[in-house]
Amino acid sequence: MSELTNIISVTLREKRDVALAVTCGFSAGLAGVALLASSGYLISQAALSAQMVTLVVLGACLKLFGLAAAISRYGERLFSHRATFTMLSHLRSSFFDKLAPLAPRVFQQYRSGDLLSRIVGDVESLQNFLLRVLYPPVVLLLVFTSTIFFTSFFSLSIALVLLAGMLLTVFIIPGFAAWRKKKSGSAVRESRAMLSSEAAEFLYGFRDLKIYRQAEAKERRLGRFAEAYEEENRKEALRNTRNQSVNSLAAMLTVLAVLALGAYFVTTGELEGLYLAMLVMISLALFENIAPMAVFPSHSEESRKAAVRLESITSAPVPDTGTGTLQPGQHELAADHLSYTYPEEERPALKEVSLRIAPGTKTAIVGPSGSGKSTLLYALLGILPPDSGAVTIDGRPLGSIDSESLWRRMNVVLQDNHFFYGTIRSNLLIADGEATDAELEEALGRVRLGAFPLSHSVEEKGGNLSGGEKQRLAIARAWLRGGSLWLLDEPVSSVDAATARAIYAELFQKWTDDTFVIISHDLSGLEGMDQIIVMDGGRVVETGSYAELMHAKGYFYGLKEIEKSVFA
Ligand SMILES: Nc1ncnc2c1ncn2[C@@H]1O[C@H](COP(=O)(O)OP(=O)(O)OP(=O)(O)O)[C@@H](O)[C@H]1O
Repeated sequence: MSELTNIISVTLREKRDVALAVTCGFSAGLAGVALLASSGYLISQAALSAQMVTLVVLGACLKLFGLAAAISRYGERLFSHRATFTMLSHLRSSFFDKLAPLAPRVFQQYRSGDLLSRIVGDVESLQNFLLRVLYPPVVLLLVFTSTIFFTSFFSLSIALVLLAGMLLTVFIIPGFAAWRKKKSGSAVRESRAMLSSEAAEFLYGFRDLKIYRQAEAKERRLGRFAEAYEEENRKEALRNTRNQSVNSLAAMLTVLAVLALGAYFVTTGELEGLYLAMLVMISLALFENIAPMAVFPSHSEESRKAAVRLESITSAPVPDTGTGTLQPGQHELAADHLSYTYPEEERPALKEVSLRIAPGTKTAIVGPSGSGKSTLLYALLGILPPDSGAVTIDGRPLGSIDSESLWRRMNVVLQDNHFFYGTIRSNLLIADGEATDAELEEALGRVRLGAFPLSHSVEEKGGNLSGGEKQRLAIARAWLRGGSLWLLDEPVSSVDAATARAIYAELFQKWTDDTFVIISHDLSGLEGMDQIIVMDGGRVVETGSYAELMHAKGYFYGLKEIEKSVFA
């Protein structure tokens, strides 16, 4: 139950609706019992005494109870569903609040389909928590105890039979079924997550699967996951039906026991015959209410699992986020003995990296593929908290600054930029929602994308743009951002050399005072950089200006020589 503590506290935030739902559920259950009780009594009265006044009063009671039952049931549905939907919206927002500081690390730990299945499916399945787990036993307990109390005035033995029936159908049978379900470990959620992960991979990788002729095999695999999911659902439905049958059987046996015992007491004179039909009708009406308990075991276990799966994502320690702000202007960025190893990896991606990027300078970070350049950039951005060492900005630890404030000063282009389904305009406006069309067009022109109208449609992930166009659109987005610290990871690697040079020229001419950190494979055109940091195997192996590095004839010089011989 401890896994559900958070869900219970979120649910109980809607105290008023939950209390109203329970009250209405209670009065609907009671009115239903009273309706059948008075009809049973009416039948007996009609058969045994047939006094006109009594019959008229009972007839009126029937109408009254019928109306009360219908209104209360409506109120119960209204308030319980309203509480559920509000609870779901609280749950989603509190989940996203917890998830946001964990990104992007969380994306490395979970497959996207699995994450989606948790965010959508597990949150969605918790809608049953209030409706089918928390609230039915409470309402049933209230209806049963009140009715048993009423029955005890006519026959204590019959009241005890009803009590035994209640214990059996509300607690013992559903509790046992829930315990068995927990032990057997049904896997509906897990199989849904697997199916979702496989489907996401199939869709994302469809083109490559086709090229490598693996689409059919992957499709068959997807089919197997779909079948497994279906099978789990089928088993679940079977279990629910079985629970329902066992519970209904116990209820019917209780009603029969009430009838038999009542009839016996009538013969012994312990019970007036006038009340027999009423007591039987009461027990029938009472046990009609237990239907929701058939699905209690599956929903209680599924809610518990959903809560555990959600909790497993958000229980990771949240990196400290500072509250400090960063004022506009130029900033000095520095790293001091940074080391970082990706989760589940043995080899460190960064080893004791130290560097200093002076305000208003241009720095290039170069090195062979896999040498740790992008990882260093993530650390400088504060996305990856280093295992040891520190990143500082103007001498202040990055962690002490509010990330929103930090990123407002940064214009970032990563290797893998996301483009949203929409238009060029909507994709540019995420950088500056206030920008006018003229400003957007200017940014497009600077990155040599002037031929694209702002209304040009952009498919999901920029599917209808070339690699170079996507990179240029990302630079245009950074252009509009208005920060003074540019962090660019291979921003023009897919752009032809002439256009790439023209874009760099635009950037350096327009933003002369800004600080640039550019990761590049391309060793040409670095003469104008103030500093070149050379990385290899996660370490900084050389630092200096172009002239200094060429003069030192070290690692960088070696790379230039290789480049020369390759293109010679
Ligand atoms: N998400 C990740 N999980 C585990 N290991 C990773 C992850 N991302 C990168 N690595 C590893 O960390 C090392 C450094 O990677 P990084 O992307 O920083 O190199 P890079 O110099 O930017 O490479 P490239 O020039 O090819 O982009 C590599 O060995 C890589 O395999």
